[in-house]
Amino acid sequence: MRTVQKNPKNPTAGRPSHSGRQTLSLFEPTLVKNAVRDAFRKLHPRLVARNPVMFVVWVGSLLTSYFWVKQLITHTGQPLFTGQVALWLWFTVLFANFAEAMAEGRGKAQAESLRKTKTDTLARKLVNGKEERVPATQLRKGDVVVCEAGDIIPGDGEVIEGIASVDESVITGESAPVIREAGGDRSAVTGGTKVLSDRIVIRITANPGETFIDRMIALVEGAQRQKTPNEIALSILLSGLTIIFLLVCVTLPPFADFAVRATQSGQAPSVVVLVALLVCLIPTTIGGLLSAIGIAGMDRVMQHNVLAKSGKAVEAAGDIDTILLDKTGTITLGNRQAVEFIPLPNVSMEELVDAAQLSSLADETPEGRSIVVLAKEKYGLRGRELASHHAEFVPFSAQTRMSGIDMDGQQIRKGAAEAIKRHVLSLGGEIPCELEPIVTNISQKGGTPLVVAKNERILGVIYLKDVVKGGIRERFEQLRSMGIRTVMITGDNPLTAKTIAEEAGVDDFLAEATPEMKLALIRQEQAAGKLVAMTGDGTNDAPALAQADVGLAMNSGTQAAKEAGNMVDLDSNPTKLIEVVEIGKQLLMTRGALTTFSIANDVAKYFAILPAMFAPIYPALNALNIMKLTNPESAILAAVIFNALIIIALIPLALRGIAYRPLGAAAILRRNLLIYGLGGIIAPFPGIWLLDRLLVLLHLA
Ligand SMILES: Nc1ncnc2c1ncn2[C@@H]1O[C@H](COP(=O)(O)OP(=O)(O)OP(=O)(O)O)[C@@H](O)[C@H]1O
Ligand SMILES: [K+]
Ligand SMILES: [Mg+2]
Repeated sequence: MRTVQKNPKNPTAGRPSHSGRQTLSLFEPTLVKNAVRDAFRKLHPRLVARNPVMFVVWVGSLLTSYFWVKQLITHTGQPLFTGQVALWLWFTVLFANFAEAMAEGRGKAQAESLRKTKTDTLARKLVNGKEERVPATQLRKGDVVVCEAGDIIPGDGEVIEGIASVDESVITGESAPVIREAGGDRSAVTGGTKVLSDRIVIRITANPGETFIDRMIALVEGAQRQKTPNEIALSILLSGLTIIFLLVCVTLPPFADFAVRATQSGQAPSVVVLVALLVCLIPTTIGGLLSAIGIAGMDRVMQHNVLAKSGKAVEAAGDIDTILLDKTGTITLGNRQAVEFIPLPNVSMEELVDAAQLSSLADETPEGRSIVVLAKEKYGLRGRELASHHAEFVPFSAQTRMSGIDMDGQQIRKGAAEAIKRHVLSLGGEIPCELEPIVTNISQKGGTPLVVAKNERILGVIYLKDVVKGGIRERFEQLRSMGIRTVMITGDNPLTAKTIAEEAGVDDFLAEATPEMKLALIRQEQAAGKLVAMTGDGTNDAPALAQADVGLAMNSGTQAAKEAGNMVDLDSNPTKLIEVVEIGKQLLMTRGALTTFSIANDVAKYFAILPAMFAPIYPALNALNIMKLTNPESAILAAVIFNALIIIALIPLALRGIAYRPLGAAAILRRNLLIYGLGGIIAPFPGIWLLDRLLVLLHLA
């Protein structure tokens, strides 16, 4: 399993391309070709109507086109001018469509390559203990199949027996094999991936057509894309601005008529000029790029091998205040292994090891298996046939924090110290005073002590060792500089938790946490107005993953966890959340910056068009013609052309997102206002001036 981020310094660096999955450059020729075609397809009124700002431009294009044809037929007016206005208004809509199509194109290309991974395989279905060959497409939820080295896993499922290494490169693009095993938090397997070694038994969890790859295709294709609440709010604002400017333009002619009569000079502006003015005033830049920005944000998340189930989740990631991470597997490497048995003074090593092993024989968790292995390797104890005994296995649960076995009238239990103590006391036993120092010692080393008891007698302790991941400290520091608080939650005891928390450098921790406590902690933070993100992989994480504003589930995790989260990390790297947060912030910043730019750059067009419209009536208004534009037609055309071209010019920025640096929110706002606000006001002046000269030079105005 790839647990350490390969490139923590530059999380936005492109991924290398792998078999099955490809990384496309921003303006890949095939993408551009498809997007141009789609831009025309999106001219359909039903599709344009979803974007109020662009819909106004679309109506304006129709209207000016009508006047152009009319002028051509009747030989009246200025068809050269009207025709050019119409053309550039159509371009404005097409450019906006192109931006959206470009953003969507990458997802579609990805979906295409995913479809290719869906091959028809024959599944080895288990029916009454016998193997039957059935096509994978006929498997249903609940069916049980066997997979051995070389087999393609026929459907999504959960490993219920065994352990195997699996090649998941078709979905993750990562060629290093991963371990999938029964019982633990790494039990989920995905259809289409390949078993490389050993043998596993899988219970199918998805019907054909509802598999992970099916849903992944639907997601990346954007079939389920809905506007996020932020996008809706911004659209309403933009629509409001559009309506205001529409009213301004509609009420202009009566004023102009009055002025013409009063001054006996000039003439009232034509409909074509009014439409041009309207389009220049309404926020077309952000209106045209808004949906592309959102889609590109989701796509960037996908480039990091994270599937976001909604754009809302990506946006929420940008505003996160608190991140909750579990200890085992997220902050530590996660293969908690038994390394030592420590008997209490009057207990023999044999008795402790024997009990530890018995309690673990049917324990399918990685911890349980490691105990059986240690007992066998170090103390020569073999696994035993339990069938001859009246044995009943008690599986581990996060609630009880214990597991064990009832056999031959004996209750053997192992588990967290507090849990075993409570259990022993309830049976009328005593807690030997020698226990505490052993437990404390292991905990202070960051290990997990598992106490073993036979009936009401405590026998000793198993030392489970786990190691803090390399580089994790730096990642938490990075989060701190973004103003995000990190909290480690663990089912482990407070002392172990404290040791690991200090070593890893998290801000806070919660120990002996049950699933309910995780959920309560998230609700408490949310009640205080905080946005909470959480990573997890276990079934016991599912409620918390569902409650969190951003729930990043590991692809290796259980089915329940993957269902509950609103993102799935295909690489199963919990620290990926940091990159997702960065992408979310980048998305919000890009949208904010381009909105600022859009509204600011409309100011200059005001200075271009208003003098052109009214100077013939009030020559004094020529003082406003600060760009010294040649004539009214060249001025209006230059403004309309600039208005269209700026959309094209900003597509790369919308798709790539503006560069993100971990600064405080206020500093970022100040910086962006300066660049995009001031830049937006200034940039159009030389642009429009240049276009004016060009139009005159080419005899177009
Ligand atoms: N197989 C097992 N049998 C008995 N007890 C166990 C077993 N696995 C873990 N425990 C005990 O139960 C406690 C809680 O385990 P659990 O897996 O719920 O922790 P968690 O909530 O996943 O926290 P984290 O994974 O962050 O350490 C562990 O600290 C350990 O003491
Ligand atoms: K505009
Ligand atoms: Mg766990």
